[in-house]
Amino acid sequence: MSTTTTNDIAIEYRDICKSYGEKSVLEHLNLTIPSGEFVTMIGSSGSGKTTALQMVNRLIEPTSGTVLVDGHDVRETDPIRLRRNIGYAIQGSVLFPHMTVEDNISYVPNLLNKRDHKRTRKAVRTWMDIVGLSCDLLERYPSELSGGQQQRVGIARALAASPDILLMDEPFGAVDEITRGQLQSEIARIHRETDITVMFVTHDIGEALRLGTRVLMLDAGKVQQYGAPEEILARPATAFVEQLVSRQRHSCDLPEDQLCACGHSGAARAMSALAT
Ligand SMILES: Nc1ncnc2c1ncn2[C@@H]1O[C@H](COP(=O)(O)OP(=O)(O)OP(=O)(O)O)[C@@H](O)[C@H]1O
Repeated sequence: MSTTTTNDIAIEYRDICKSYGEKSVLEHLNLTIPSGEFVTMIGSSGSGKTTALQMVNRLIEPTSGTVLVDGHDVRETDPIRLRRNIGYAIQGSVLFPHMTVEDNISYVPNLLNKRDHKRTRKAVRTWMDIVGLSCDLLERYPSELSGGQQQRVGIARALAASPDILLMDEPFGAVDEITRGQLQSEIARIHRETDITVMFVTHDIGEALRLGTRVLMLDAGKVQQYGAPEEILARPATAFVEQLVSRQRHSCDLPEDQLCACGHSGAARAMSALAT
């Protein structure tokens, strides 16, 4: 295995290109994600967000370039081993329909802790609590849960193996506004309380700016900007970013003269509006 990066870098994309047939989807993507960051990814539809995300757990292979996880080239890591250390949550329910909530959440921990089922049972209850689910639901099947409950079980399952990295692809896209707000708060808290590295795809600029410690803006397979939310609000690097951000400013209802053309004060006001 190659170990060319420091341990402080959780994920690195080195000159990644991806094409499907003639269609180029990612062009020379270079990106470094330090451990413990919460990177939100936003961009136009078809800009390559899911493609980039799924290269981390090898659901998609690049056409050229290298993805490193914890300093190791993912191509040289056994995919099953790699995925056990990377939680993956996507929009809608991806639960095993024939398994109870408890069996769904304990599936990977049971593989890892073959002998210690008692420890796993305890861990499952802790994760239910963390994602805001009552233990009364443990014996239910996914079809007996609401969409929001299914989504929470999916997140508990992604987290239950205590992964170092959590990949989330529009995880809150299919739930109502209130549940979405609750799930956003919960994932932000989990991130604050653990040293997990999160990559989170969203179409919602407010969500991207609110949750991300860094925001990655993609358009047509190219990075438009990668930086802290305050920086993106204060200094949009391209017309594409400016357009996305100005929509957010309008939804925060901030007067134009207090916005980021004049620098930080507008950005700070937009951030505080997002936090409320
Ligand atoms: N297996 C595939 N075969 C051919 N084309 C594909 C395949 N997977 C994705 N694409 C195309 O690659 C482009 C990027 O897809 P991707 O899902 O990464 O974009 P995205 O930014 O996540 O999009 P969205 O925001 O709409 O979910 C799209 O044009 C898509 O149609």
